[in-house]
Amino acid sequence: MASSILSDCSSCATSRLLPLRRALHPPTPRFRPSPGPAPLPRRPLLAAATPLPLLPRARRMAALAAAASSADPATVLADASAKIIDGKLVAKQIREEVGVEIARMKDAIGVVPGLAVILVGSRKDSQTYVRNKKRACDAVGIKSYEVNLPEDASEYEVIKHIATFNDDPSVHGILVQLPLPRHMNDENILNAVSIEKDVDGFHPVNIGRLAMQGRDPFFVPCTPKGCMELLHRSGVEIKGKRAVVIGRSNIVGTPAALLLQKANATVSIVHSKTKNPEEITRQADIIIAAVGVANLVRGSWIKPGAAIIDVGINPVDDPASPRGYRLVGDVCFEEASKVAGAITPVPGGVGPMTIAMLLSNTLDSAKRIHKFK
Ligand SMILES: Nc1nc2c(c(=O)[nH]1)N[C@@H](CN(C=O)c1ccc(C(=O)N[C@@H](CCC(=O)O)C(=O)O)cc1)CN2
Repeated sequence: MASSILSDCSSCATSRLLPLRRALHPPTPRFRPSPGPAPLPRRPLLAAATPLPLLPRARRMAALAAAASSADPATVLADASAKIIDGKLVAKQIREEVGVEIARMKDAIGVVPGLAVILVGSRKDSQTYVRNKKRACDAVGIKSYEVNLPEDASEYEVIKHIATFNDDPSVHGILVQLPLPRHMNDENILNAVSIEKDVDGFHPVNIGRLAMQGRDPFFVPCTPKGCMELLHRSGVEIKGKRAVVIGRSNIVGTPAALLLQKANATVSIVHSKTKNPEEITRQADIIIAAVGVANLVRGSWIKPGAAIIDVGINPVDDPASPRGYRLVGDVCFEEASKVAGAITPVPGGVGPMTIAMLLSNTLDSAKRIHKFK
């Protein structure tokens, strides 16, 4: 690996825009490199980005990829190889820990946590996630409740089910699988979930509390919570470090930045209007990439030794794969793993943590409601 010269990260312009991206990230990645002249490169090892004019999205992404792939081969050839943060393994450990706690609570007070999941429509990916959530609940001893509504269900119907679960004492966590059909207003629906059962942490009050000094939310959204857990369990120091979050979605980028700030990092958010995203990212000791653009972050964007958490799950065409596509992250793993100190793979990085954190939030909710320590 370390001696490979060619990078296979030129696929961001060809990544398939499968619907999962709409759920995790803003619908249209709009990274826009500065139209002005590029600043002088200040990095000894890496090539400067080519200044790019304003382009339509697809051409912009292709141009970004091409600019990044012109990085000095020294980046690609570097001997260093990052520690791989194994999200599958950490998620398994967390599921086991949650299972032990649930058994302890059941023995002590006879209560098992309950999780209600509402799925609207018949998207294959959402059905898979909901099925996996149910299996994960079964494995740790959480009782799960499922409501499946047709694509053309009304907002009122969804809210009615939420209200029933809000009032049900055997349910400690409620989530609505995203994305919702286009005719529904996410905000109305997410606002209907009781903040004390909002195990996804998407209610504006929970996000607001996360943003405030001296306040804590009832729940932290599962994916960003999983990112932090991976950093903690991998021994990455956060306090006093520079962190960059790429992407500012409500469910990943924004809460991830707030969490890093709460953990005393100095945080920058790189988004579609950021000038010189590469230069800002290169200053980071910690990078959380959650933008939904395959292989956007190249080796030349990374400070040597940085810790990288890659939230992207982007399908790219791959005729050699049985599914006809494979999943890649927002970070070019092949290049980044030669520069970074630690990195999560895709798949098998942040993804499995999302469901593990959901179980952990559901357990916390039941403990809080039943005042069980
Ligand atoms: N209400 C919610 N909706 C959605 C959330 C969420 O947290 N709450 N997140 C995503 C979907 N999601 C869980 O719901 C989820 C996504 C990905 C994974 C995962 O384990 N991914 C694997 C790859 C899976 C594959 O091979 O296809 C990985 O990265 O290793 C789990 C859960 C949007 N909706």
